[in-house]
Amino acid sequence: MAPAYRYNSGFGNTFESEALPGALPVGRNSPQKVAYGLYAEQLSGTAFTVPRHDQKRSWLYRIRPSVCHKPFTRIPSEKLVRSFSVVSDEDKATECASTPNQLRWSPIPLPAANPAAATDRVDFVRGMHTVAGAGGASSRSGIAIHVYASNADMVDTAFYNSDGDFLIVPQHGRLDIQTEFGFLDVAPGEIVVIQRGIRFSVKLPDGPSRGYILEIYDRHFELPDLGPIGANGLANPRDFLSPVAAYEDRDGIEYTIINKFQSYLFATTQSHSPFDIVAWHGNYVPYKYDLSRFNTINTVSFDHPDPSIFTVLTAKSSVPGVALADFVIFPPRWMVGENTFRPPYYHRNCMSEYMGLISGGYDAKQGGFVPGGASLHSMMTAHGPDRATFDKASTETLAPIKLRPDGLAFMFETNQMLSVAKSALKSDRTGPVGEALQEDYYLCWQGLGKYFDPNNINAGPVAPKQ
Ligand SMILES: O=C(O)Cc1cc(O)ccc1O
Ligand SMILES: [Fe+2]
Repeated sequence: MAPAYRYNSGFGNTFESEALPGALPVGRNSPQKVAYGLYAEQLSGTAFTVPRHDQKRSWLYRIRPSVCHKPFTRIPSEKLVRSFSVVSDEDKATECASTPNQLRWSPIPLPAANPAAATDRVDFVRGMHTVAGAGGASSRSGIAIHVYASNADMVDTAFYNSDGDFLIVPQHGRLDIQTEFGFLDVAPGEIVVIQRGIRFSVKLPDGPSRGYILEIYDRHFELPDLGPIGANGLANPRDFLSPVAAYEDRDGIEYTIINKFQSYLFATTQSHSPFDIVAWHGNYVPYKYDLSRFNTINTVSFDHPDPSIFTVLTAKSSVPGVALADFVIFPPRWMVGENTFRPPYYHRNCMSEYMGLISGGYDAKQGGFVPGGASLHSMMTAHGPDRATFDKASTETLAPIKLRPDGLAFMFETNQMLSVAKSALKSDRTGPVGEALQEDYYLCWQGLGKYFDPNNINAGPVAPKQ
């Protein structure tokens, strides 16, 4: 069936959707016989007994229940980190390393378009590389950060993640995602959240594709509280879009289901498409969001507000006000602060900050942080503007400016202390992410001038002569 990009709008809503009239049972979830000879199946995204406002579940009315598949067997998954515990950096078996260093990566290369050989075909699942993480799926604690670079459609193959929820940030190339709930078309500048257990298959209509993934091993993403901002602002609920039911009735085929389970990949086959849901209702549903809809709030007086003002989505930890992971963006915006050092301040944080760049540039760096690249400033790791940015921002005339109309950076900010995949570092396991590591990153701060002069209250950088 051709993609039907139609959406329901709203964040966290209970939706109902049917691709055939009367397919949804009325007034009950499990009638003795479901219309059209369908099976009923519940997909639970939270424990049965969580408080009502946390409940996430959907009822699916499908041609066959999901259980009709052969046993899973392990398939290669060496690009996905299983354990973030660092027993010993020297231990060859340890997948991760501990490092307090500031890290920055150039973009990983996109695989070639139109690969002929099967071995050169990298679909969305094969294209994922773990960069960093903490905790683990088994204990439902922590997060993982992955990047992907892919050049091939998933053909008669679906994927689901038992380990947690994915927040996917495409940076290059659209993703045409078929999910059990219907189709989602996600372009760079948009994000998509696909929760634990939901089966999906990714096609690349623009060819090779690259992006970032934040995986949370516990809870689900929520909209942040708005506090004194009031009832509107930041990401507004109506701009979140969920698919409508769209099923395919395909039998007598070999369909592969890949499952990420404790960060191993497992595969099985079944003789029909898993995208056979004719109707569904519930609130455990994937969604997408166009980041250009973000209602950006910033200072209109002075000082640089903390970046929490740009939070799009948050996954709570058990400590009130502390996020397991925040998804924060730095969108184009007016900068008007008076007598203010306008770029991000120099900073040491009790949270870890992984940043990526979707397009344009970022106001803390004049160079080196480029679209598709990334940086990691871990817990209490000092960071901030490079020298060129400091000198310029300390001396320029402060007129109102529209900051980088084409710029879109983001941050995954987490309360977790992250370990970095050895494959993302220069090590005995270096992979494409490690190849892209900028080992000279620290140099961008080395030249910061000393301006202190106890005899001159006006000491400081001076504007370069024009
Ligand atoms: O660039 C960073 O490090 C992220 C960041 C942005 C900002 O506006 C303020 C603080 C901060 O850590
Ligand atoms: Fe920071």
